[in-house]
Amino acid sequence: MSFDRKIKIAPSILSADFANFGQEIQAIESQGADWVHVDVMDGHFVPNLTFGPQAVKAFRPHVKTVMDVHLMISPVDQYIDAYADAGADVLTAHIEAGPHIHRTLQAIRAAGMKAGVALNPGTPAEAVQHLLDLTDLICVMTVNPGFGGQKFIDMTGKVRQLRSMIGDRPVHIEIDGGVDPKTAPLVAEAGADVLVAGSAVFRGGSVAQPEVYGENIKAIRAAAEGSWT
Ligand SMILES: O=C(CO)[C@@H](O)[C@H](O)COP(=O)(O)O
Repeated sequence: MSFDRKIKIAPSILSADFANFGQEIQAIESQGADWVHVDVMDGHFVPNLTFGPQAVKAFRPHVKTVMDVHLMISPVDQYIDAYADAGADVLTAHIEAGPHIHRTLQAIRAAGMKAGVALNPGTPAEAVQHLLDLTDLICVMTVNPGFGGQKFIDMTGKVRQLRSMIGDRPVHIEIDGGVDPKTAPLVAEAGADVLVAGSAVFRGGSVAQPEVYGENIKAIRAAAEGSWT
């Protein structure tokens, strides 16, 4: 997985047809998705439950791009090897999930994955100051985590601050929550390069009508790139 700062659209399969993940993943990738975003929720750190490592392992053979796994679970460390075995390319843990995010990021890299750290809307950019050299991706939550389809919370100031803190390090800034063609330019202009979108990609489409996914992805990308400098 090489580093670049081009805009990448990462559809969240939280908005896909849960009875049909293999075909849904193939459909979004054939329609231009750059990464596939998998939301892991434990019913404890967030008030919703989704996939464990076995489900993620079953997605793996269908993902030809990058499998970007976002852990909304606490604790994290005892599951890192299971998600490595499941085939995650990027594994992101929340700074709020505790207890030792520094150790968690080291363990994710030691297990052979790219290490991501996610920040809830209430967590300031400064919280990652001492993690920048251990991190491949910072996920800025623009909703409180747990559910798809929520309203975008403006975090552009935080994104700008992070981009300046990152300097020339090869660190992605990912935005997660409420990304659509209206909000994508705001975060792209502020310095984000990975845009997670669930409802705005899957809305109106299906595996029988994958071209709708393609139009939705294209609209988000065009909006984001229009403001890219
Ligand atoms: O992690 C989460 C929610 O906790 C996200 O990945 C959402 O699934 C994004 O969904 P939309 O806001 O784009 O519908």
